Amino acid sequence: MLTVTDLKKRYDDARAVSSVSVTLQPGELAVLVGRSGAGKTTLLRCLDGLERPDRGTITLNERPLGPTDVALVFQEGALLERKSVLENVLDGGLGREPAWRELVGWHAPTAKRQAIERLHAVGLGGYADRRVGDLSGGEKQRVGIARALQQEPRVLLADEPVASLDPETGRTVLELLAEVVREESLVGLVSLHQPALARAVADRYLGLDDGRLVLDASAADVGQERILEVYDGG
Ligand SMILES: Nc1ncnc2c1ncn2[C@@H]1O[C@H](COP(=O)(O)OP(=O)(O)OP(=O)(O)O)[C@@H](O)[C@H]1O
Repeated sequence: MLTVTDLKKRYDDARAVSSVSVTLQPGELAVLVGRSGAGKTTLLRCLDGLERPDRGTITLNERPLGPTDVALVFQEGALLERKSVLENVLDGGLGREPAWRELVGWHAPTAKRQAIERLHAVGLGGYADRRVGDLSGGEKQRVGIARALQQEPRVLLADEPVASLDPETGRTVLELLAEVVREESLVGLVSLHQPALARAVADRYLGLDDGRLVLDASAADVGQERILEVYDGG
């Protein structure tokens, strides 16, 4: 269980996240909604440790959330285009391997086996040796997901992971994210701009407006109108 208590983050004179408290359960995909500037990215960055909150605590099963607990899937995958699919996935696990391995580019055989299994799990079996730069947007995002899973996180975050994809490809990628969250019992939190896609995969909705949490409800209990209201700011 991920527990955020009274989280606050300001940038100079801008209030980005204001007194957010929320509990997220493993095996559930929560979708973060809110208009542009509502604080979604800032909340995700605080959870990933990329930003230091001004106030508040973040715990996983009652212990402070650590950097190795969390993996973040970036909008464009943040992959190295010239490297192979397998190398990109293996890079996801580097945080858990000794630094010299990174320097000489040597990965443990077990890490390679796991990376190949993960590629199969995201529907990219047989893609290991392909150059990432030659893949489609949807395939790159699948590599991004496999790379995040290689970190063996307990918490999987994604900031607008399908923004650059067409709706159908975006939906397939999101369904994959939801599936890994459920199957691996991860805490999943994804920010999305498209209400229709959000509806297709959300177990739960969190809504931000001007940094405040204005919606926290199970997807079954919240109607489309309320979600559209939060997207519009409110
Ligand atoms: N590095 C920064 N320096 C100063 N202000 C920032 C910084 N990052 C975000 N902000 C401000 O904090 C507020 C929240 O921004 P944030 O990016 O978290 O919103 P968002 O909901 O993710 O928006 P979008 O949907 O457009 O990505 C905004 O007012 C933004 O201008």
